Amino acid sequence: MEIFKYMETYDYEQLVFCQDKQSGLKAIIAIHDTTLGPALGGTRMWTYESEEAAIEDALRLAKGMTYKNAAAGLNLGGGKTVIIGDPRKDKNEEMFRAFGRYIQGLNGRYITAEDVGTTVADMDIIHEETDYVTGISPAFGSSGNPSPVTAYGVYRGMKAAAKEAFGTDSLEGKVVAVQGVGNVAYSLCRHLHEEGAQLIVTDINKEAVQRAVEEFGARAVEPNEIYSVDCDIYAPCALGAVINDHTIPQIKAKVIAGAANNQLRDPRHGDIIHEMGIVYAPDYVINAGGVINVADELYGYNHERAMKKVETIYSNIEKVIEIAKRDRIPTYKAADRMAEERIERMRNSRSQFLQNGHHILSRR
Ligand SMILES: NC(=O)c1ccc[n+]([C@@H]2O[C@H](COP(=O)([O-])OP(=O)(O)OC[C@H]3O[C@@H](n4cnc5c(N)ncnc54)[C@H](O)[C@@H]3O)[C@@H](O)[C@H]2O)c1
Ligand SMILES: CC(C)C[C@H](N)C(=O)O
Repeated sequence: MEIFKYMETYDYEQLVFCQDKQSGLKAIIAIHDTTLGPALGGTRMWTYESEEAAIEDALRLAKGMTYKNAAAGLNLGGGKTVIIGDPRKDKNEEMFRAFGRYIQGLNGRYITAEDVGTTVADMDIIHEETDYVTGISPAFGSSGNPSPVTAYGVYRGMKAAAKEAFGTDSLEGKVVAVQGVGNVAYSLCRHLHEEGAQLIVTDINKEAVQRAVEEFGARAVEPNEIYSVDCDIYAPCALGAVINDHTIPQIKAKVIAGAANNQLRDPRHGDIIHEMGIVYAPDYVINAGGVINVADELYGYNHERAMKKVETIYSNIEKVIEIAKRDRIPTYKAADRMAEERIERMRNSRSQFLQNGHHILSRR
């Protein structure tokens, strides 16, 4: 990968490599765009096949956060961190302390939170070194684990997409295929079950599957079977790139609406599902609940205010569908247009973010 060429093509601002020999920290912080404000995005810990794969993931996820934050109406730019390692084996306190010091060194250009492989407890350790971290324990006046709020936003966005496909936003009796039943999807399944949807679930973690079967009466299938099951809605809630040349021909769902980031392998896959008549709820619009919730900490966390903003995910999905129909484009392009237009409008009044994150965080 030619890193500078890639960064220039997609207009990234900064890529930071963090190494701490003693703790084993190997982290990559990618800051995509700070036009709207400091870059807020979670920290993923994952066992990457190669350093190149980790860099690519950090870059793709950071850009996704720029679009997510812009489309959600937040005054925040986009960034993300990946830590190379196995979250079940390689974590230690010194690692997150060291990482916290690197974040502090960025002086507010980047604010972190949870993502796959990191927890509230990890954020609390980071908080020992820096204020530029959200999603820390409620005991600190913070918002805690963002996953249930993300799930609620996905549930609301799924209803908006269902209204377009089925003429009603009721999910009662609808068959929803949920891929991955981790932190977000477990709460999502609960909302769906309470509304009377029928669930088909899969996960590489057998215990997670078993829990969904026992608590929500879900039917379990093998991970590679989830694409081809007979269902109304496919909800990707594991990792990205699951909508691709191999999976698309198998999909029977009329709606794709889930929590995973970067669901489309490439933009052209968004064109293909559009031509198939599938209503696709763009990932970064529907899964913005968590970031909306943690972002509220920057104003002194208020749950009611945060949830009111999370409710806008329903109307944002409606808006994206409306733009797509008006301009005869796929929904993923409509979402990009919505986000890019907001960034461009703001670019006229401010360019690069200069430190005021400390000022914001001091209100918390
Ligand atoms: N947590 C949040 O608030 C939040 C916010 C926005 C987006 N997201 C995105 O949503 C997705 C899920 O996040 P999470 O926090 O629930 O993570 P998680 O790690 O708790 O859950 C992911 C689940 O997917 C399973 N999985 C992994 N690979 C799989 C495969 N090939 N087939 C089936 N299952 C597989 C894992 O075993 C795990 O149970 C991620 O893409 C994340 O980036 C999360
Ligand atoms: C800021 C976090 C809540 C980010 C979250 N993991 C996301 O992808 O939106």
